[in-house]
Amino acid sequence: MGKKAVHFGAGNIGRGFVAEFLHKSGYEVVFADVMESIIGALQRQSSYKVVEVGADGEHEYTISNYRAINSKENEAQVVEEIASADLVTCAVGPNILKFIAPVIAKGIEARTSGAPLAVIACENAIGATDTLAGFIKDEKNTPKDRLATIDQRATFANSAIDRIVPAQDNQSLDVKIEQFYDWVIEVTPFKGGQHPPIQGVKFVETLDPYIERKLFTVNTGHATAAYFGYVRGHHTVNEALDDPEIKQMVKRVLAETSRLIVAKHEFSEQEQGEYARKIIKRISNPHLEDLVERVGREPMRKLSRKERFINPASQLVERGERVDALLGAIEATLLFQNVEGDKESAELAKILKQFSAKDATARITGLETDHPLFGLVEKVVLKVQEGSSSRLTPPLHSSAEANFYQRTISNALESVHSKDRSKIMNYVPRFERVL
Ligand SMILES: NC(=O)c1ccc[n+]([C@@H]2O[C@H](COP(=O)([O-])OP(=O)(O)OC[C@H]3O[C@@H](n4cnc5c(N)ncnc54)[C@H](O)[C@@H]3O)[C@@H](O)[C@H]2O)c1
Ligand SMILES: O=P(O)(O)OC[C@@H](O)[C@@H](O)[C@H](O)[C@H](O)CO
Repeated sequence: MGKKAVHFGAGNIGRGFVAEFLHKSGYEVVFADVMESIIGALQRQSSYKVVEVGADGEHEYTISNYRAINSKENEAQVVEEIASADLVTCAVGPNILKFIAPVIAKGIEARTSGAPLAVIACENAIGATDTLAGFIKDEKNTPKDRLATIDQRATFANSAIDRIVPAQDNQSLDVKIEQFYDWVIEVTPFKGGQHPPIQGVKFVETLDPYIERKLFTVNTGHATAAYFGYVRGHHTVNEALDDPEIKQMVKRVLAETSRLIVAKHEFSEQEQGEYARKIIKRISNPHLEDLVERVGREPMRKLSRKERFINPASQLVERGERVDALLGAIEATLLFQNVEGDKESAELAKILKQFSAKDATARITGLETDHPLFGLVEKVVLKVQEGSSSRLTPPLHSSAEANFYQRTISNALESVHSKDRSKIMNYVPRFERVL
């Protein structure tokens, strides 16, 4: 029998990157998702395309040999698939792991023979598989008397996954994706190093250096560009990076996080410098049209303790380093409020309005009040609460202002002409500023 993988989350990275690698490695992929529009389309269509965009043009790859199940409506079917699968992967977002854990636990429980199921979470978070495993092993999901033997039925391995997949046209299953990729999985949890065969993946003994380098360089830089871009009315991340001040800010932020990466892990200064420069080039790719709202999504998650800003900043401060640029990026993140379709940005606005700077800092970041970073972030929070973040939101005067208004209006008109209503919503916050 061929190899089978059950993949939770048939969204951008799931359909685009994970499925491509699994397909190339000979797996049948069973997608499990709660969004009927995607599942229905995958059930109707026997293949779709992954379109890689790079400096040398576009390359297409066809994905087939998959099935799809609506996991909200057909849980029993997903359990049955997991019971006979070789691999479970997911790319649903770190906050969703707790919701997919019960069905994975049932699938693991239903396994009666064979090698342990490999479980690999492909999320932007440190220890995402550990988090998922924690939920699976919770007594609500796995009976206490079965815990001692769960390792015979499942192996849990963390991973770091890197490939930019912008928001897609919802009308099609095809996925536009950058050419670059990097997927690293820890090998140590697999007995005898017998990891699942996935072509193109780098298997390493220790994942920490790779996930920290990825999250604190790619994602810290990406988010910095997105939040400053949003504040200044830019539409996409590459447009934001065309703004020399924003580019400079991204470079300064990456200089700070690079100091941590080099000091802590075995990457040389030169290696890390090249890595950071490559990231700036990747996120400046004009062919990706990656919206600042996608990259900035869920600001509460991004401002949390183990994430891309507070985590490196806290470690740097503990080492006696300055974090001025990171504090600037945190300030820009705090301005990502009430963004259409982003519940966390509304929650952020509410917390900033309702609580004192100290309480808001604690709630948003999860930082310990006696941590040396706490007071620095509290000052930034207060500044945002007092509305004195003018350094970041310079009044858009003269030609900059005119360009901003003109672009907002012409982009919205373009969407009206192309009848793409979903895109029009992207311009609503900008109109609020225009009007
Ligand atoms: N897009 C990228 O560039 C990229 C790159 C690397 C890593 N990631 C990470 O991958 C994860 C997914 O990101 P994305 O960009 O693909 O997001 P996405 O929103 O495109 O996809 C997420 C999918 O998960 C589905 N989902 C939500 N709840 C579910 C549930 N309970 N059960 C099953 N499916 C569920 C959604 O319907 C959606 O289709 C995130 O952790 C992200 O950080 C994204
Ligand atoms: O997915 P998030 O929300 O954690 O972060 C947004 C982007 O930075 C992210 O999706 C990148 O595109 C990706 O991590 C590149 O590998």
